[in-house]
Amino acid sequence: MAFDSSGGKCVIFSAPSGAGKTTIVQYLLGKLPELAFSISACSRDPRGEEEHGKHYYFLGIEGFKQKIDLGEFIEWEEVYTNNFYGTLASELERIWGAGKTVIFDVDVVGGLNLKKIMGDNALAIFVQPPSFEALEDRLRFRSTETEEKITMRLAKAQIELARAPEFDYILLNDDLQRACKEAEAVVRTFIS
Ligand SMILES: Nc1ncnc2c1ncn2[C@@H]1O[C@H](COP(=O)(O)OP(=O)(O)OP(=O)(O)O)[C@@H](O)[C@H]1O
Ligand SMILES: Nc1nc2c(ncn2[C@@H]2O[C@H](COP(=O)(O)O)[C@@H](O)[C@H]2O)c(=O)[nH]1
Repeated sequence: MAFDSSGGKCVIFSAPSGAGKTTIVQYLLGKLPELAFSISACSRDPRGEEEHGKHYYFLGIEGFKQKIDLGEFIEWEEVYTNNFYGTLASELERIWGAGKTVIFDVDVVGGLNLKKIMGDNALAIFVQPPSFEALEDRLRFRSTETEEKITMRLAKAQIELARAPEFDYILLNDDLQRACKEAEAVVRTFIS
């Protein structure tokens, strides 16, 4: 059965890995109590301080595939080889049920899929790094990925950057403070 997208609004943040979408989403969650974060499910293990049910639902590969078979995802992607991520229908029911607007932090293909599913109830924002070099520097500076994973994420970024025009809004993340303020203004207008 197709997902009923009429239950509320949503704001989608997508970008290549390292562009800064998580940083901006966290800023907005601190500023706008009308928003609630869609906690994705994923198949990878937690990193560092990450907690199950806060940053992700860490299901492992088998648990994730079980939920695919049960039809519990609105969208899911094998974002990186053997690394699955997806949006559970139950998350939207939880957030819309509480009268809030959903905010997503998803990859570019997932963001465009959600935009299609949600129609006019969605604002899809692409976070644009100032340059490819800046993206690479940010990924390295974050120090969360191995060299192999950085290479993989940068290769994917080349393809993702070309899809920016398909989004409703392109947010340049050059100076972080400026970008956060711009994001706040755009989201405030959409949810008001
Ligand atoms: N405008 C900016 N200038 C400099 N550094 C930034 C800026 N925005 C974010 N960063 C830093 O860049 C790194 C990547 O940011 P972030 O983790 O938010 O990216 P992301 O797009 O969510 O990546 P992923 O998809 O891998 O989760 C972080 O260390 C963050 O602090
Ligand atoms: N299509 C989806 N992509 C998602 C979802 N949740 C997160 N993501 C994206 O995966 C990558 C990797 O994240 P990391 O935490 O391992 O660095 C990143 O681009 C996320 O935005 C989702 O539900 N669907």
